[in-house]
Amino acid sequence: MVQEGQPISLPVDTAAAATRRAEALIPTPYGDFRMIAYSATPEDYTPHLALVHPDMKPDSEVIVRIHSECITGDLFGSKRCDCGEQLSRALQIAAAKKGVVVYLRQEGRGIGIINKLKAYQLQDTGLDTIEANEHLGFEIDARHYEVAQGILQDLGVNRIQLLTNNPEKIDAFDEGPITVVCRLPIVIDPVAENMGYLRTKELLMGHLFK
Ligand SMILES: Nc1nc2c(ncn2[C@@H]2O[C@H](COP(=O)(O)OP(=O)(O)OP(=O)(O)O)[C@@H](O)[C@H]2O)c(=O)[nH]1
Ligand SMILES: [Zn+2]
Repeated sequence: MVQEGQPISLPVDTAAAATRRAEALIPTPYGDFRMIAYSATPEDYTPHLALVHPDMKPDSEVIVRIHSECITGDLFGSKRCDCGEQLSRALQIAAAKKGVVVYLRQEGRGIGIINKLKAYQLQDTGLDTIEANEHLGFEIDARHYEVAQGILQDLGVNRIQLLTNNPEKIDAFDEGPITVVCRLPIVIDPVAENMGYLRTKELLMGHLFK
């Protein structure tokens, strides 16, 4: 069991986590996608998800968004971050360009929703997003991307145009089987509530907002 303040670790067997379990066609406001669930075990309640355009061509350079779960932003539209709007934008682009959105269950940069809420509470006392993670005893960013590469391999995709502002996500592909041909920025207009968060990402975490 995870104790408060102790780093949690993501599933070690990333190859197993990229096992295809089920799929169905999902009509969204952006267009139709094939939703494919991947997990290490058949009964996993929080499998990783791939939303694949029905006419995606694996042999082409595929536009891919690797999106980290953010229940506050993605589902409830929280303005503390840019995730919700990035997800909508990514789905829009994937629908238009026959791309793929990989939805990784690494909430809170891998520390989970409970700890992310604790981090938010600390941020409300003046800490930034990095300091809050450290105060709780976590890495600044506990995410891994091997499973995303396994999912793309399962889809037969080898060359991608990656929708991200985070250079670390590109670096994560350096040693792997998938080639990132280029980065496509995914920049959302800031609002007052996420200005500080976005500034920290730009100045201290090296995110590229253009
Ligand atoms: N620990 C923590 N996680 C956060 C915070 N705000 C957002 N997140 C999580 O951060 C993840 C998104 O990471 P970001 O750093 O916003 O963006 P990114 O995915 O690295 O980069 P992009 O590809 O450009 O979106 C999601 O899992 C969110 O739940 C925060 O203040 N603390
Ligand atoms: Zn978010």
